[in-house]
Amino acid sequence: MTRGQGSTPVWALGAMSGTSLDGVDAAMLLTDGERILAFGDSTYRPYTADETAILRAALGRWQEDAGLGPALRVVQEAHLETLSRLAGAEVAGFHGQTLAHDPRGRGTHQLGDGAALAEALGIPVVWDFRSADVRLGGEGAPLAPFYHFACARHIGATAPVAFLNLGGVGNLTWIDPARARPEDAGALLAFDTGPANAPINDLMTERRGLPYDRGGALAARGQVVDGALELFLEEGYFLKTPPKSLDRDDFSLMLDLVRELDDEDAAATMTAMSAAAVMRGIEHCPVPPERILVTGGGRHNPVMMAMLSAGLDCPVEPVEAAGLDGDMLEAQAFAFLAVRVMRGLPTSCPGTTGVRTAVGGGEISRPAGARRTAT
Ligand SMILES: Nc1ncnc2c1ncn2[C@@H]1O[C@H](COP(=O)(O)OP(=O)(O)OP(=O)(O)O)[C@@H](O)[C@H]1O
Ligand SMILES: CC(=O)N[C@H]1[C@@H]2OC[C@@H](O2)[C@@H](O)[C@@H]1O[C@H](C)C(=O)O
Repeated sequence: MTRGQGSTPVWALGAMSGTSLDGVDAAMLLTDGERILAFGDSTYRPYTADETAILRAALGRWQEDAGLGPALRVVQEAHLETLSRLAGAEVAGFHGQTLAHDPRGRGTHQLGDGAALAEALGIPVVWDFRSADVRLGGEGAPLAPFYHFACARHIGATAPVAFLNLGGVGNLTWIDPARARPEDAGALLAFDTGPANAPINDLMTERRGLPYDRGGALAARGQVVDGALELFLEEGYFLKTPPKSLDRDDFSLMLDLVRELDDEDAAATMTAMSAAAVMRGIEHCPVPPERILVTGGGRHNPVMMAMLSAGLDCPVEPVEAAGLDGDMLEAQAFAFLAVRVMRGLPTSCPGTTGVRTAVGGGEISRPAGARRTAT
């Protein structure tokens, strides 16, 4: 699978463990790095409560920091177990666990050892997808947009559409599917919209001892408190023009803004804040999208989805409405990006991360005995 070999599709495996720290998603994809040819099997392995606690304690730590051994063991064992369930891939894309993200400062840190994973799996592993982009002046995130572009083409979109991921953090990709390639000028605009579920999860843990507001049940019983919402929207992040990206806990202020509210009103107001951040984000799109396809866990929250539908002028639907799998889209994205890296194709561009020119991130590690010249 080298640059000169044309566009023969390969089965690739992708793994993602997001900012919610809930577990590892893994999915197979048949792709040439430009088109989606087929979706394959997928699997999910939740982190145990102990594993999540170990990872949570490591948040904010950098590559050079001491004491990362236990967290690294969690990431390696969970990924090996998850990826080993899916056989037949020629290459794997391994995102790793983001512990810290400060692209204008110390950089970005996805915990994980792709070389060790390549040895254990016996196939090449592409990893450390974000560092090269950050080194070249980009945000290093979001990276799913190149895959969103392929998804838009795959579903036959002809007018601009947007993909919205409501994970721990929210991110939006606006796509003009008429452009030939994702790196072409005007094809993509992408950025993190703001917090999505992470602060709501923190509220639920703090006040109710629960991991998240299942079905938006608590928020549904509360009232949105206007003053708090307005203060939230004054945050400088919303005034910045994209591309822009966030760390998981950049919006810890959200919890402070609802500190005096009862649990129901706090949940409703935080859910409205996450939705309002998306609405602000949509204002940055070059032209309004024809539809917004929602991926990530937030699409299961009917309160958040209703707030988005009420506040936006186009249909807001789960990606399943277009035949895609919203639980596995990010894992598929890293399978897709792995093939792009193997083929020497770019994975980010000025419209997605603000990097000066299109760049291919990602390090390739091959298992011993299978080493060839990297492309
Ligand atoms: N049924 C549900 N009702 C309400 N919220 C839900 C539901 N299912 C999932 N969620 C929310 O979605 C979150 C998980 O979303 P997801 O798996 O997309 O996050 P992630 O991939 O870890 O984050 P990121 O994309 O920021 O890296 C949960 O922590 C929870 O807040
Ligand atoms: C630094 C980092 O891990 N960022 C994640 C996070 O989770 C959502 C949002 O913030 C997005 O920017 C990114 O993940 C997705 C997969 C991306 O890169 O497209």
